[in-house]
Amino acid sequence: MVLIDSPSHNAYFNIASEEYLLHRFPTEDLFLLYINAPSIIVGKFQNTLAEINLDYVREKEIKVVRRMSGGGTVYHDLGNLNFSFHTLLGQNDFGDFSFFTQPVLNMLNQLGVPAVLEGRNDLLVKGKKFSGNAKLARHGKMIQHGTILLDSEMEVLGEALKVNPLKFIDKAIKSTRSRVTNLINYLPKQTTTANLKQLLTEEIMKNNPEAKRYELTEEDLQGIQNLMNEKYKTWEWNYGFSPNYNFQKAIKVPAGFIEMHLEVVQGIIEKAKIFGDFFASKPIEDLEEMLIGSKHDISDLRALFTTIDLTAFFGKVTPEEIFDAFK
Ligand SMILES: Nc1ncnc2c1ncn2[C@@H]1O[C@H](COP(=O)(O)OC(=O)CCCC[C@@H]2CCSS2)[C@@H](O)[C@H]1O
Repeated sequence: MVLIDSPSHNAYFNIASEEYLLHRFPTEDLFLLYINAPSIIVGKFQNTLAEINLDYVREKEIKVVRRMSGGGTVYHDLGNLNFSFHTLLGQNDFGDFSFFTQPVLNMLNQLGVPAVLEGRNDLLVKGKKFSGNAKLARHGKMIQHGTILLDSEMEVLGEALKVNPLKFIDKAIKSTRSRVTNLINYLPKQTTTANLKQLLTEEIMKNNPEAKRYELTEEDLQGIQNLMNEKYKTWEWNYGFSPNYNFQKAIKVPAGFIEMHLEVVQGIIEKAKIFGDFFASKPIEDLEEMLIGSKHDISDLRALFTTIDLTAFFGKVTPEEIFDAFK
């Protein structure tokens, strides 16, 4: 078994490294640890915009990254440790998560924390979740990875994942929102993610005495960076890959109300219908037409709106007021 401790806190990098390492070590078991700076990690089959509090995420500069595995959306920051097993496809793969979460439970139970596996993929302590897990099979290998909340900003976690589910109609996988807790509430206050890394690695080595540490080489770093630039940093993967959806939102503006209806395919607006009680000089159908082909993305709409006189459609409004109808 190969043991890797990521040298980076960049969520794009670490999520890309999971895919890179599948190809780099096609025939070996591997155990990877990483910690991301504030970020939201979305499941492969989810509608990103439906899972995040966009205004808050933009304001706090929280990275949003889609991962290769299915399941729901989680928040990461420097107080959250991620562990990932890459094993050869075989036994233990299609049942529950217990085989791979057992080392985490062993480590915590030895520290006196009454942590348990609950349902299929959550680790809980006293009824609250501190670890979410997901898995996937690819190229003859299995990835099973999970989070460990040690000392994360719970307020930020709550705000960043706070959404209005009524805006989106889609067939995407929805997250299962839970009550969460930090393990620091059950461990000595000075416990750090570095301590957890160390203890978890020791636990893994008990069962895999032949395990060897591996440091990513220049070539690995370059390979991961390439994959990150081609895929994991792109709007097309993080947003455009979302299942098709219909979006609806009504807002009040000084001139009256605006109700936005969008049909979005691979992140692109394919159809727009705008209702309202506004009086203006140009027919709203012209604006609906102009929206077609644009990304359902605030930066792109902002650029588009610099070329359009919105008051001709809505009377007295600012672009900011109109953006609100799109998010
Ligand atoms: N960091 C973290 N750890 C545990 N639980 C979390 C976390 N962030 C949010 N949540 C809670 O889980 C639900 C979503 O639960 P849900 O079950 O829908 O999704 C998951 O658990 C997915 C886990 C993916 C793990 C990967 C491992 C490496 S990269 S990400 C969310 O609404 C919150 O209530």
